Amino acid sequence: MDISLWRTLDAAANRASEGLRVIEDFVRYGQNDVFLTTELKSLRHQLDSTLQRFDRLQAITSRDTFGDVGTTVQGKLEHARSGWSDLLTANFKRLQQALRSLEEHAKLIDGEVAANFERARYLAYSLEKMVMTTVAASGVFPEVSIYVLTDGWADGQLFDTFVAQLVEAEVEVIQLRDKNLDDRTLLVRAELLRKRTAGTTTKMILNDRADLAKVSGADGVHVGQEELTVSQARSVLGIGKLVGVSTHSIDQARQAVRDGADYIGIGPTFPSGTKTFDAFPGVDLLREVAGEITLPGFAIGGIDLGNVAKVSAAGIRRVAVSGCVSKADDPGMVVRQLREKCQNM
Ligand SMILES: Cc1ncc(COP(=O)(O)OP(=O)(O)O)c(N)n1
Ligand SMILES: Cc1ncsc1CCOP(=O)(O)O
Ligand SMILES: [Mg+2]
Repeated sequence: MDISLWRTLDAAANRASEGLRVIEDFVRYGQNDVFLTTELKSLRHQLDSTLQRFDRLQAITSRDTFGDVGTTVQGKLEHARSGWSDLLTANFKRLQQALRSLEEHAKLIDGEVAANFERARYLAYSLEKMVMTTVAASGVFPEVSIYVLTDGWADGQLFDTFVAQLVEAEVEVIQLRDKNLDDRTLLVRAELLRKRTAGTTTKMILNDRADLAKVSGADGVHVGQEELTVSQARSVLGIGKLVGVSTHSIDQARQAVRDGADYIGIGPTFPSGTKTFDAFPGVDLLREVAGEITLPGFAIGGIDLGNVAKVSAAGIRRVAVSGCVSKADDPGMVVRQLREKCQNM
């Protein structure tokens, strides 16, 4: 084989491994994300085993760092990164470009190896989506966040009064979840909610209905395991909107990260007065998710002031509640007390 081909493969292999390491270090030490670290590690191992099909010694022998014209040709911004997003993007690009170079050059030697590099490149694209979404979403939902689900109440006035109290208490998220109202009435409630939350820090989410979320200008939609997928919901809503998904097992939580969800609901945690369930993954699931996933996760199901300490003790300090707030004489006070209890863990 031509020495220049060895030299190219050696340089591209180093570039791919280095880019991958930078990203892995970021999610491992910067984010403490076990799941993303594991996914990146598995790409690294896949890459290593493909590279082993080449004779490493031949590649290293062909190396000529001082004779590399590229070492003196540097982009203006090579030594500057404006933030984590820039840093990650630059290294994902480095990784993907190096994989493409490996793939194209490997075609001259071994089609099977070239196909392996192609698979690695596709994996790198989906890892980019997972890492970027997870890190961005962590900035959208504060580490302690209270998320309230509400139905449309008996009339618009009652609904508006309730929502106004939550916004006043600076609740992080309000989800409109009403399975009984007709679409037009639901949309009128959604518009009331939009008016109350516009220009505040409270995000507005619609349950199930990506179409109504779009029409009402909501910040996002929440979907369940049997409803629209994350990518279908996103294609209805458009970019820049939030898509949350319910998870009832660690595998579903991992899949939500792979799908690029902005947050997950985790539960049901305790028996709920709002919805009935046959099974409860409970605090064990919360602990499991908290141990490996940093995509924002909201514990849900039967949470109130009396048991929220068990949720925070499991490592989850974002909670989604309905009954304990909607039945309270002072909903805003309950929101503040829930927040305080999560903060004090
Ligand atoms: C934040 C949050 N988590 C979970 C759910 C439940 O969604 P789903 O499983 O689709 O059930 P329904 O709410 O549609 O009955 C949720 N709504 N919000
Ligand atoms: C919609 C939903 N999904 C899981 S639990 C739940 C209801 C949460 O309400 P509550 O806090 O009253 O149990
Ligand atoms: Mg649903």
